[in-house]
Amino acid sequence: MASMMFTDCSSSTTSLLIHLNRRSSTTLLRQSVGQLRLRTTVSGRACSLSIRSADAASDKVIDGKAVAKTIRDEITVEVSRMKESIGVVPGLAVILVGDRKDSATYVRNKKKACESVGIQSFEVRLAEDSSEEEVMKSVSGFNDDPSVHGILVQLPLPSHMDEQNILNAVSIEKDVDGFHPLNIGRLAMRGREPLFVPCTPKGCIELLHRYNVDIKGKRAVVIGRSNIVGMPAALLLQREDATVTIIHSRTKNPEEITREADIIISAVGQPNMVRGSWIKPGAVLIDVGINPVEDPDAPRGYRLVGDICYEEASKVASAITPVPGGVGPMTIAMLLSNTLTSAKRIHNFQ
Ligand SMILES: NC(=O)C1=CN([C@@H]2O[C@H](COP(=O)(O)OP(=O)(O)OC[C@H]3O[C@@H](n4cnc5c(N)ncnc54)[C@H](OP(=O)(O)O)[C@@H]3O)[C@@H](O)[C@H]2O)C=CC1
Ligand SMILES: Nc1nc(=O)c2c([nH]1)NC[C@@H]1CN(c3ccc(C(=O)N[C@@H](CCC(=O)O)C(=O)O)cc3)C=[N+]21
Repeated sequence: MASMMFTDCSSSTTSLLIHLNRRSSTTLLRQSVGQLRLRTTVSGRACSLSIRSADAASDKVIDGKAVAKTIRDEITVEVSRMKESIGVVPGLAVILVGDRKDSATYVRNKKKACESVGIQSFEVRLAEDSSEEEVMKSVSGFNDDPSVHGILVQLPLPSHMDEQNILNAVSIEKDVDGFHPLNIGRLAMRGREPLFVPCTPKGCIELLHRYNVDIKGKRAVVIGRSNIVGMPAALLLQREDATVTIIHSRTKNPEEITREADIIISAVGQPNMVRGSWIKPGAVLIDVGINPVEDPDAPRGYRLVGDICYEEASKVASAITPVPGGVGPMTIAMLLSNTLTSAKRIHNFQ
């Protein structure tokens, strides 16, 4: 885990907040109300239970986990149709360098997801102190391997490696992450089509589509401008005819800009940065942020929160993705989808 933060978006909420001794009263409350949200404080000693009617809260949730499952089911059907028709099984290769725990978890989840839809997975693990040449060798091995249709180099790479060099080496036909500069360049140009669109931004737009959110002519704000999320998310929204503004770390008064937005995609990496007061009533919120915050009561000792203060924002927005269970599962579903698309293209299978 890169960093662990203590944070909380202190609530100026209209929902009923009850401060209580956690273990004694949770069960009782769970029995008496439809839906609870449990929020631990920084100290970990007390907690707040925010109680509201199940309908008001759940109506707004953009359920990425459920949509991802639907997409995986669609992919499963296509993978077996392809196997039966032409005897080809799509293959995804992942290269993991170093021993970051979060990266290892993502890679494990990707492998499980591949298995669940019938995609063959390949994996190379290299030590933190490996050389760039060793990574390059793995990349070119997979470039030449006909049973591999997608290659993913897990980021971040160790700092002694040149990320650009390595990403450039991935064959553009197998660039299922969509990080090759030629793919990004095509995404940015009118009238051009990339072979692959980066998975996380693609997953965000897919959620908007599947929840029938109008994008054309709307004001969209993307917070963050990274190569892997913010920048391609802004390009995609623009391709969908939104009017797009990008906020980054040097932007002054970001909250004034977000208050104008009909759609916000946040990819910052700052827990609970976007507060309820930043949001226009009725806006649609897509929270890409995955931030670990310490929680002694969680099984892993931490829990994940987004960039958006869910407690506050869900009261103002018309729809919002949760963390976890929002964009994360969609990223993996889009990776599987890109791998299937790649195998179909390589084998000219419709
Ligand atoms: N759900 C998913 O599938 C995925 C989730 N993530 C998560 O998304 C988040 C962002 O990831 P990533 O794009 O890789 O991160 P980066 O660190 O590469 O980029 C963060 C961006 O946020 C901007 N930023 C940082 N602080 C502020 C601030 N206070 N106000 C406004 N902008 C700010 C930075 O601005 P500047 O450019 O000026 O430095 C930068 O553009 C992380 O939490 C990550 O874990 C990432 C990938 C997939
Ligand atoms: N080459 C490359 N491609 C990536 O797409 C890529 C990467 N490198 N490096 C790291 C980021 C991060 N990322 C996530 C994927 C899934 C979840 C995910 O499934 N999250 C679950 C929670 C998982 C948990 O509980 O730990 C959720 O949000 O519900 C999160 C984050 C892909 N990334």
